[in-house]
Amino acid sequence: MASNLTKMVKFNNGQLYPILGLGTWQASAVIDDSQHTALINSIKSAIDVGYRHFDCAAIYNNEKLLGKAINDKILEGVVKRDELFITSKLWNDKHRFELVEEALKNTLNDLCLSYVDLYLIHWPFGTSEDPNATDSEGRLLGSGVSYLETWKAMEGCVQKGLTKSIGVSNFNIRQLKDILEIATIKPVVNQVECHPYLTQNKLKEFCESNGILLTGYAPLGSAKRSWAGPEEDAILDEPIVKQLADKYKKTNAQILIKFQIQRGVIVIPKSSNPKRQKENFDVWDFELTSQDIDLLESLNKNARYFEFNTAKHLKDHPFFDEA
Ligand SMILES: NC(=O)C1=CN([C@@H]2O[C@H](COP(=O)(O)OP(=O)(O)OC[C@H]3O[C@@H](n4cnc5c(N)ncnc54)[C@H](OP(=O)(O)O)[C@@H]3O)[C@@H](O)[C@H]2O)C=CC1
Ligand SMILES: O=C1CO[C@H](CO)[C@@H](O)[C@@H]1O
Repeated sequence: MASNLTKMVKFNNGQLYPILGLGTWQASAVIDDSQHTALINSIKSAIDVGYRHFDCAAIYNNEKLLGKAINDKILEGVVKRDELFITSKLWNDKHRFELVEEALKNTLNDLCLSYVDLYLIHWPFGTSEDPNATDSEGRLLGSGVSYLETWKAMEGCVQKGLTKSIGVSNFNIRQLKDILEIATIKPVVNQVECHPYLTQNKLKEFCESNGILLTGYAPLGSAKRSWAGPEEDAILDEPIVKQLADKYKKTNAQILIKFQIQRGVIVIPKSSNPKRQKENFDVWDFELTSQDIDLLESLNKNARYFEFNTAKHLKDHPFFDEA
């Protein structure tokens, strides 16, 4: 089966996970009936290509459609539930202890699943339970809920069998240390932005020395999307990446994906296009040399495409006190 081609990594609790998954943010934009069908078909095509790991989130507002696609494929006998690895994430307005389990249950209801494989705190800061509430400058209102409180509720979700593993996303080293200090169940991953312009080596080293894996989001630089900055900043068009693509007769995207896999970073490129899904999955027939990896790492300029500026003022925003 195609998924056997995907290398697996082992979490600190022994759970195996495919190192390559499919991102689903904006897998469809404005939802109308035709886009419903398009999204369902694109997830089904990804399963046919061999993807077994899907990176979802409540805030992506598409978990019902993902659930439909996944469950159709299970009913058709193409995959079994235990061959799929589903990650979802808790949004910032649900950080209060009492809200966490209910938020996960809503996600499970949308996905039509009885458990997810991995559940993450999406960002370390909590925001108002009215998700649209802002101050006069358009900044999100904070909830003041500590991520330590949220973590305790996340642990309860494992104990109740609603998720197999738990982790975090967009946490910095100081915040991870805080969690590790109080955790009964350790986070298995920290999902952060990662590509050659933001290699995250320091965070990666800290995570690895504490048994936490890094998952890299926006591995293609969230390619050419409007918030990803001017075209000349697109990592997908970086000349060094192109040079390596020519050397290995692969595409720029395949080089960026293999770069992460060889560094031991779980990688979740998003594509809704069957041809590009296939391209992004076809990365098993070549190996970058350690010099190639060094060359790509030398492109690091700590540049982020994702900053979450409307929450910049909140105490637990992660990017301003990188320990
Ligand atoms: N935890 C967090 O805070 C965050 C998590 N994420 C997760 O990470 C995933 C990946 O990040 P994302 O922001 O989507 O960005 P990616 O770096 O995965 O880039 C996705 C974009 O690249 C295009 N693309 C995909 N494959 C190719 C290819 N082979 N050649 C050229 N263009 C290509 C896609 O278009 P098309 O679909 O048309 O192929 C899409 O526009 C998200 O989908 C989400 O699941 C993302 C951001 C933040
Ligand atoms: O995963 C992500 C993509 O979408 C969100 C916005 O809608 C981001 O904030 C987030 O980190």
